[in-house]
Amino acid sequence: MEESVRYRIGYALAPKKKNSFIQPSLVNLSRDRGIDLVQIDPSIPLLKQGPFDCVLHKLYGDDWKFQLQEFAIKNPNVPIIDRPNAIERLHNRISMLQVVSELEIPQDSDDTFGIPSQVVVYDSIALSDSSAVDALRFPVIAKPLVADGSAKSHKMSLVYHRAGLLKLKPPLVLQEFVNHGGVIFKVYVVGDYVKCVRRKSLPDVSEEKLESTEGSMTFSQVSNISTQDRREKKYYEHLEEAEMPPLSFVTEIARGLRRVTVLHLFNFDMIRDVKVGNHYFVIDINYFPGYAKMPSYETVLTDFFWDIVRKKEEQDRLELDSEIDEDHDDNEEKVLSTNNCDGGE
Ligand SMILES: O=P(O)(O)O[C@@H]1[C@@H](OP(=O)(O)O)[C@H](OP(=O)(O)O)[C@H](O)[C@H](OP(=O)(O)O)[C@H]1OP(=O)(O)O
Ligand SMILES: Nc1ncnc2c1ncn2[C@@H]1O[C@H](COP(=O)(O)OP(=O)(O)O)[C@@H](O)[C@H]1O
Ligand SMILES: [Mg+2]
Ligand SMILES: [Mg+2]
Repeated sequence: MEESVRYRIGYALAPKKKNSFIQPSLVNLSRDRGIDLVQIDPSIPLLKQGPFDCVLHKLYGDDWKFQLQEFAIKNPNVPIIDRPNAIERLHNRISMLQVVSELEIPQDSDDTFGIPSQVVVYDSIALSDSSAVDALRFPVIAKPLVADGSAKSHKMSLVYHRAGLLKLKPPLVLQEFVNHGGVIFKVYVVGDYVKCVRRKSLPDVSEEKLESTEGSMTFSQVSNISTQDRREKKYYEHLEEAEMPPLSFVTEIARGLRRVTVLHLFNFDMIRDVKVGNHYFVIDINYFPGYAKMPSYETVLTDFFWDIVRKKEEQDRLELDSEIDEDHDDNEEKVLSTNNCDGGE
């Protein structure tokens, strides 16, 4: 009996990411579809591992980047999900949100989007310099400029007044806090697939609260609350009351971001301005987020893997066909030139 074709997807992930993403349910479903998920050891040259039909990764550093480059030169048809240069654009909170302004989406529907007003601050002198900060309305969120996945890069402060800025450590981005009803929309993108979910966020800041509060409040990864908290009835009620943004609107932004970033795997955080009601702000874009928290992640990811490996197979076949055609043309040319010689005077 003929053996069915099997595909190999190599993955290079940090231990925490491997534990959350490479669940038996995903491995088994992919295996049933003919796709084997194979762990890559980053301490061994990538070229010595494989063969792979695709390389999936969320690792950083020059050594890893170099390994990917070498691999890509030798295996130009093997998709690398995703290209390090494309991912790096998300590692700086300014270049990350610049992609939103590069979107060419006509804003003529009922719902509109943009990014909050923000300024980048590189040193402590600029923090006390009024001109840099004057353009902003308080409260503001101070976010580390670098968004490289470290715990430090998620540590933020909600700053109520100018005085609260003085103890901050640049480089950072000061971004206007937008009241959004305490609900954030996380939009997961997996190739062409788009899924929007609601998550808990920071509560609104009233005028009274702003007037009566001094200094700042630090926080980290508010939307990543524990399962225990999720079971709390109050939390669910609050979340489920929030109206979802229209799927067509969210999908259009997702497709646009995919085109501009050239990324396949990311999510973005969106909040809705409570004052306006139909204006949204994109506040964060994350590479290869926690997909295991997305409903039916196994099916979505397996379908994505399948599309990738089948596209590669198609590409390999086209190249083989054109090589055969070229050989055929070469042979015909040789026959012709031999005939010409034979037919010479
Ligand atoms: O760990 P998880 O599953 O909560 O996923 C994190 C994401 O949570 P989310 O899926 O958006 O709820 C998380 O998203 P947020 O920063 O919470 O918006 C990041 O994508 C995080 O990656 P990194 O630390 O920025 O490199 C993600 O962390 P890693 O899993 O990549 O370490
Ligand atoms: N401009 C903003 N207005 C209101 N809330 C915000 C704003 N920016 C961030 N937040 C809140 O802070 C959280 C963390 O900010 P985010 O930029 O998403 O950083 P991270 O990369 O750590 O997820 C968001 O999930 C949201 O709850
Ligand atoms: Mg976020
Ligand atoms: Mg983030």
